[in-house]
Amino acid sequence: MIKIEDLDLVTREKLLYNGNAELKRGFIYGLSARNGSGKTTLLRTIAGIRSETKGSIYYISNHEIYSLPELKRKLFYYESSEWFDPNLTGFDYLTFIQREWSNKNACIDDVVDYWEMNQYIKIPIKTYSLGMKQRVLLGLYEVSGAEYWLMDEPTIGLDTNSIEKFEKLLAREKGKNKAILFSSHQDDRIYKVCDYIYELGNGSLVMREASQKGENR
Ligand SMILES: Nc1ncnc2c1ncn2[C@@H]1O[C@H](COP(=O)(O)OP(=O)(O)OP(=O)(O)O)[C@@H](O)[C@H]1O
Repeated sequence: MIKIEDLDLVTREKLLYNGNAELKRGFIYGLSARNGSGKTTLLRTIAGIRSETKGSIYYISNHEIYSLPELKRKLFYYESSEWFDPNLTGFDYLTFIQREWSNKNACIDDVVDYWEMNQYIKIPIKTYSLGMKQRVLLGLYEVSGAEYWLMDEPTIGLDTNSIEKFEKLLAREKGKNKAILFSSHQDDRIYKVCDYIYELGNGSLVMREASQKGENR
């Protein structure tokens, strides 16, 4: 599992004091907060692409403790479709991530079929709509094969059909013992797929069972 202890999050303002959290494999976690509360900042910090001066984030496996850099390739975070180079194709990204994450089990064709991307996956991303890019982004998580998925507003730009596919994907990956933490806007109905929800706000990070508010039913 990933464990977060006594973490402060500071940007222009202090977003979190002494935050504690755990991400266990086989569970889906939502991250809920008002705009500007620090969801993206927290995800970036867990992913290790920004650091904090106070607090620790580490990974425990078989009673051994590992630091975040050692977690490399076990975790996948691709924040936004804005990160894509518009001159490359979706297929370029899928093959690159599969290779870099050394996931020989991933079948890119299956991912392309699942997200109905056959018509466009080999043309440049600059021709894609937001929903088309977002489906590529979700496909990257699958081809990475990573155990821990951190996702920032994964349903952005998706139509109803794709949101249903996303829900099915989460259920499937949970069954494969993945740990998934994703953010969305507050009270989004997508939280119904979660086991637990972390609520970030007013400097604290509080976990509750998703069923407490009617989700996950
Ligand atoms: N690099 C930075 N430098 C200065 N301030 C930053 C930086 N990154 C984020 N912030 C500030 O930190 C706060 C939290 O930003 P963040 O993007 O994490 O919020 P969020 O909860 O993801 O927001 P949203 O729901 O709108 O996506 C905001 O006030 C933002 O302006």
